[in-house]
Amino acid sequence: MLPNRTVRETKETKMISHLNVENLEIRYNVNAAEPAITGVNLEIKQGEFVTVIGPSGCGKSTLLHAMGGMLSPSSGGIYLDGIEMARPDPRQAAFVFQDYSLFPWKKVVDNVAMGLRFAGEDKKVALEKARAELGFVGLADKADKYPGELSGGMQQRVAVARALALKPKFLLMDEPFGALDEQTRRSLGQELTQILHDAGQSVVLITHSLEEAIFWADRIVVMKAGPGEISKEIVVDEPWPRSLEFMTTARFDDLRAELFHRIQPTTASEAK
Ligand SMILES: Nc1ncnc2c1ncn2[C@@H]1O[C@H](COP(=O)(O)OP(=O)(O)OP(=O)(O)O)[C@@H](O)[C@H]1O
Repeated sequence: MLPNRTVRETKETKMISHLNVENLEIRYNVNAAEPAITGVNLEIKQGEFVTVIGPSGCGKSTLLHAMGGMLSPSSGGIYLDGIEMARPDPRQAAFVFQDYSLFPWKKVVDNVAMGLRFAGEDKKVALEKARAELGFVGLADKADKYPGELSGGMQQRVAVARALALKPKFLLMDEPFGALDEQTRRSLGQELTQILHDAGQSVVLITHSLEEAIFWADRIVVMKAGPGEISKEIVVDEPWPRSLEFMTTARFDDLRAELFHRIQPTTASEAK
């Protein structure tokens, strides 16, 4: 699938990082009848893949933005290795969004180098690292193209390379494949899970797709609305690397059925 991909060395994990969400509540408006999310407790450790799924408006993006230091807690807090995440820091937690957020007038390599430049990296070093990161996601030969010359799936890989270039402890992905067709979404998902596992990368992925929520997860966090809370955590103990065949197994079907019922707001299982 990615014949020319260069494999980055697995991160040294002298100390395993932990991202802790503690009794988190976020209110966008002090006069609102209920908070966007409340009572959220979650621990994610380095190297873990966690997916978040739930009905529209249950607070998935709110939770992710708070985890990346983009929203201030109304109460509770987010802690990375015990230190409060008070502001965004892409070296700690980097975002990948659905719309790629690439600058069309800049070459692919310059898009990837940009975050490094903002972080104070020397231009030559930033460009070298950007090319290495593009090799890592299988796009070495696209470095001097413009984003508009690439497919949607490739553009999203560029966005991932840009986020990874800063070597973040946690990669926070908000519905990153929502704009892609189903087949691309699946194959890119399989490629990226392998790439990110090779790197020992920790990932939090928000998705509306039941398949993606299962395929990407060591652990699935199910949320419910009104107000947004975690209703269930489900461990997916399928070994890595995972092939698309996993999606054809009875275990996968069982998980899909469980998730389907849990994210229907009116089902009895949701309340358990
Ligand atoms: N900037 C904002 N100002 C005020 N309220 C907001 C803001 N952003 C989100 N909300 C509200 O917070 C709640 C949670 O929204 P959020 O976008 O986190 O949910 P979500 O689960 O990610 O939704 P979706 O799946 O539709 O993207 C919703 O009631 C939403 O209207």
